[in-house]
Amino acid sequence: EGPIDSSKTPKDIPAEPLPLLSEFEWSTIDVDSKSELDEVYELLYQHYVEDQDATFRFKYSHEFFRWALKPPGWKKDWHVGVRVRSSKKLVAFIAAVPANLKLQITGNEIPSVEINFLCIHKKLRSKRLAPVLIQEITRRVNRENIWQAMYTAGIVLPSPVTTCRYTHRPLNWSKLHDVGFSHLPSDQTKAAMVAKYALPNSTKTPGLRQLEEKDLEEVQSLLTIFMKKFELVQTFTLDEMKHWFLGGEERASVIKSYVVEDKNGKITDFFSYYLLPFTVLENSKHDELGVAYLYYYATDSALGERDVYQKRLVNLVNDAMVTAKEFGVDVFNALTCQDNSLFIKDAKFGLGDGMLNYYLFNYKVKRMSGGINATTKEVDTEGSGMGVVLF
Ligand SMILES: Cc1c(C(=O)c2nccn2C)oc2cccc(OCCCNCc3cccnc3)c12
Repeated sequence: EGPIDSSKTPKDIPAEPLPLLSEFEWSTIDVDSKSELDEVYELLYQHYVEDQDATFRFKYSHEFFRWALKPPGWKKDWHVGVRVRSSKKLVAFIAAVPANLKLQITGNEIPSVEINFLCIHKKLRSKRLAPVLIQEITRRVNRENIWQAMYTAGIVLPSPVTTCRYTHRPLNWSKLHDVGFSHLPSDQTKAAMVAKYALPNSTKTPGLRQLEEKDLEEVQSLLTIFMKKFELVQTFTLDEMKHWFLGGEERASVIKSYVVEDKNGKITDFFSYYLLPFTVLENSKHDELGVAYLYYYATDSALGERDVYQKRLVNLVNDAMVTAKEFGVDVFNALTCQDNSLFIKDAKFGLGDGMLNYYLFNYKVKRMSGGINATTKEVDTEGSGMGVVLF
């Protein structure tokens, strides 16, 4: 394992942006500007692909973008837009945010960025703009002496580090059925499906409460110990813990984090999820779908008996979903990364048809498990090697 090309330094990198077709111009986006965020929202709302049958569109909020795009160490220069020179219309976007990755096997820390939100106006597809956007953001990141990047994509590109599968746990089955996301099996009644997915109104784990700033150091060490079981992980400074799990200075409401405090005042478990609703297109009964995505979690039960650990995970994710109901979540999403494959079945997650490939740019690493059987694509209950959760 290791960097593929480690020969360059920032001064070898051009100071000027890459050439663009003359009708376009580069435009760095100021995410602190409401009007510029509106433009990014509009572009992604109309042209960001995630759902094949175009029934749903991500319903970003300004708060979501500020949370996702402004973690500690963020750079304005890494929020890259392309405008039509004449009309100034925003027609493409790509973003990078700093992330510390670590290969557990070698202990190698990999200062990286996570690339996200690559979006090109539908009318400008197959103009070879995507490679130019990727090369330009690479240039801007290299100028800051960072040479590795992680990104995910539904499409298969050369050598994914791993492949994970979408899974979904209905919280409001009848609404998911109304919008055409969940289907009624021929041998079931609607009442039976609603009953199958019913959850208690209150959480079960004693000592469960929302994460507070005073918990951050303890959660940081719980998370660090827990993540030793994965091959590729993200490490967090305290500032990054505060941003990603408490929503940073503005306490973004898109991230929800909880801890379990035992009777001796010790934090034994932690979980988090982020909220990113969908707009439902062309539906008479509903125009929005509440969606939660499982984010990072940790439990000290991972060090003990496997079946105790597995039951703990099921209880934690069930409690996570009970808390998510109060935020209007209709479906709770998880990938098969981390040890999610240990709870997916018992917590009644269904396998989706979406697959997510993880890629590492300029770093050679052997392929790792994505929590699914490579041939059957079924969930394998051995967990995965992928400890990193990208949005
Ligand atoms: C997307 C997504 C969906 C859906 O498309 C979906 N769920 C319910 C109905 N639908 C149509 O289901 C998932 C399950 C696991 C992980 C996921 O996504 C993992 C990657 C997250 N990308 C979301 C994102 C975050 C930040 C910026 N842009 C996109 C998803």
